[in-house]
Amino acid sequence: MAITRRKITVVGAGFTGATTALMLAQKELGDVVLVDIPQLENPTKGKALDMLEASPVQGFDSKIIGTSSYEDTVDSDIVIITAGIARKPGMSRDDLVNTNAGIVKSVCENVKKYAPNSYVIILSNPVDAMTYVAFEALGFPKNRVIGQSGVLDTARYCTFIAEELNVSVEDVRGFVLGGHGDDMVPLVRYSNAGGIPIEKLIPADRIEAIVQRTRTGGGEIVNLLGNGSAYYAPAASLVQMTEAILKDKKRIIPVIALLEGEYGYDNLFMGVPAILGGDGIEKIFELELTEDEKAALEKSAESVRGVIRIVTA
Ligand SMILES: NC(=O)C1=CN([C@@H]2O[C@H](COP(=O)(O)OP(=O)(O)OC[C@H]3O[C@@H](n4cnc5c(N)ncnc54)[C@H](O)[C@@H]3O)[C@@H](O)[C@H]2O)C=CC1
Ligand SMILES: O=C([O-])CC(=O)C(=O)O
Repeated sequence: MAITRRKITVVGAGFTGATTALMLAQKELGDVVLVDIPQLENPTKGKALDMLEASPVQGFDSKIIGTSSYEDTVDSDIVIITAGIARKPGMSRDDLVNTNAGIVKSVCENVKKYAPNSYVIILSNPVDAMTYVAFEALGFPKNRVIGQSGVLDTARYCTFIAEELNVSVEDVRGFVLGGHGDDMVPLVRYSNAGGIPIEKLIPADRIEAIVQRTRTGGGEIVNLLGNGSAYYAPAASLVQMTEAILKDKKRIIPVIALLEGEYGYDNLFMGVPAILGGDGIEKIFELELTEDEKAALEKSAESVRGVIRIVTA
């Protein structure tokens, strides 16, 4: 049988969705179907056509179509959900919960119908709770329902560490644990530059400033943009996750996963380091935490629980 191209659906053709679609195509990870609501069908088609017309210049052969019909998404290998409203200055991600829960649920009903074997990556905020909503609506196994927060939060954290040390971002490693809110937990003890623990390279007060800036990194961009939230780094994060699955790369990256006992949490979606490969979330790593780290994680978990309580009320 002939080998066919992978099919990637991106739901929501706004800032994050459109940027993701272009980046996916530029990397030739598959053909891309960009979906938005019927009222925005023409602009969605227009964005997709504009991207496609960049392909001869940039030399990529992925197809990109825009649509409002889920029939076009049939049998997608990956579905990325960016549909929903974004926050503006003065709002928290949690303020989006009621509107976006309804949107994510309705999107997932279509995903379940048209792409029942897909791996689904959720971006819509508040993303830990939206991953829970998607999991409930899809009825897919837990390895196929994956939220994006940790790649982005870790990217911000590593950007700030590399800037502080004036070294290549390629040599900085670390990760962020917990929910995608202002009490997320950048794990300083597990962060290094060129293998050297950052605690040996950066004074404690500067590390604390980097941790705080990471926690409020989304808000920093929201305040600068004035009318929406970040999209370049979020799109890059979604592309890394998609690539890890489609190429079975077995990357170790933080993802929002259903916890069933890990870190002492049950029935909770939250960011944890995991292997992301051809079968989605293939393994969650459970690390030893200090009492302080445990307390910080519990604070973050309690925030996520609070938002999940709203969607389950
Ligand atoms: N988890 C994360 O790390 C991040 C999450 N986000 C979240 O991603 C979401 C999207 O952000 P942006 O793209 O900047 O917003 P945006 O407003 O530019 O785009 C959202 C798009 O979703 C569409 N949409 C709404 N309802 C829909 C439905 N039922 N079906 C299909 N499309 C629908 C809208 O028409 C719009 O085009 C927001 O909730 C934002 O908070 C954004 C960045 C990072
Ligand atoms: O801050 C927001 O609202 C969007 C987001 O999740 C991020 O950029 O981290």
